[in-house]
Amino acid sequence: MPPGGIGQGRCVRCWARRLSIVQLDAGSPLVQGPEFVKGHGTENDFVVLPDPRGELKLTEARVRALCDRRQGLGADGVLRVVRAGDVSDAPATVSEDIWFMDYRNADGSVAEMCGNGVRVFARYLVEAGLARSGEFSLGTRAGVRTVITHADGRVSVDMGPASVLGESTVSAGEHTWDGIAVDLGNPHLACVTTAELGTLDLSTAPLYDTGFFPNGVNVEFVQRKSAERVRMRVHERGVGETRSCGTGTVAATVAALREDGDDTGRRIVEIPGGTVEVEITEATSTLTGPAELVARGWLGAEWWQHADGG
Ligand SMILES: N[C@@H](CCC[C@H](N)C(=O)O)C(=O)O
Repeated sequence: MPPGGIGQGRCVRCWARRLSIVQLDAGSPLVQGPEFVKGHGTENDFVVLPDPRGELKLTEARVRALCDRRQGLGADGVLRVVRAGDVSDAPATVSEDIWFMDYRNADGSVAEMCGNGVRVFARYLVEAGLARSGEFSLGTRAGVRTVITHADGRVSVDMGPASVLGESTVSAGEHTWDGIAVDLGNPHLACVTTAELGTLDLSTAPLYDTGFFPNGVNVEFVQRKSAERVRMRVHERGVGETRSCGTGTVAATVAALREDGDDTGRRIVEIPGGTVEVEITEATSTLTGPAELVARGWLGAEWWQHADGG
């Protein structure tokens, strides 16, 4: 409210105009720090951090602070947009000048791949003018991924071969499920079940075989809905239950196809956050689904500094 109050001789529009030229003190929370974009793919949500010169110090503490849904922006993960040459653990197969998705889980851990993240990342590259819509490639820790952006906002990702590593089990509460271990750059255990998915308690991580999955695992629970459709819920490594997991939907499709006696085919996968399409061929797997950018802004410079414990 302007001094004197509305309707007491002050013009509200003049006051608003004055606000926009306010000089900010150095310690003000509104002093601009790094730019961010917020986006999601089937409600698996991400903070996108553009870092074209490879200057951002993205520590575990900063990732956790950004993803905090009460004190930060809130997200399942962070996607730093950086040239592969500026990422010390980028695979040698990714050329240095390519845009690289530096993905981090909400708990600050690094993961090799994120299927929903790649779609959001691709959409960001196009909207920011860093890539032309249509087909292009980008880098991930699982290697180069080719994407196609569609006019309706969906993005298709060539996810590479979905490699079946064997079988394992997982348990939650009294129940134990058999599952198929699938590698999509990151590890998955996809368990087909007839149990009503809504009754599963995924508030804590299911117990898995740490000998089989020494680096942790993403666990999918998959229910056949029809010949073409499955439902899935997921507990993600480094995050908890999420509304969707792109790599998880590919693993779920592999498991569902096997249940029907097939190694290849297509499935529509319904997750709590929406619907995606997955195709498995002998050579590769393809994930198609929506990617939305919802906001752009700047982190407070001081908040960013404190988020690193500074
Ligand atoms: N939500 C992602 C997977 C993100 C990484 C995963 N939590 C892991 O640690 O492997 C997806 O859409 O694939």
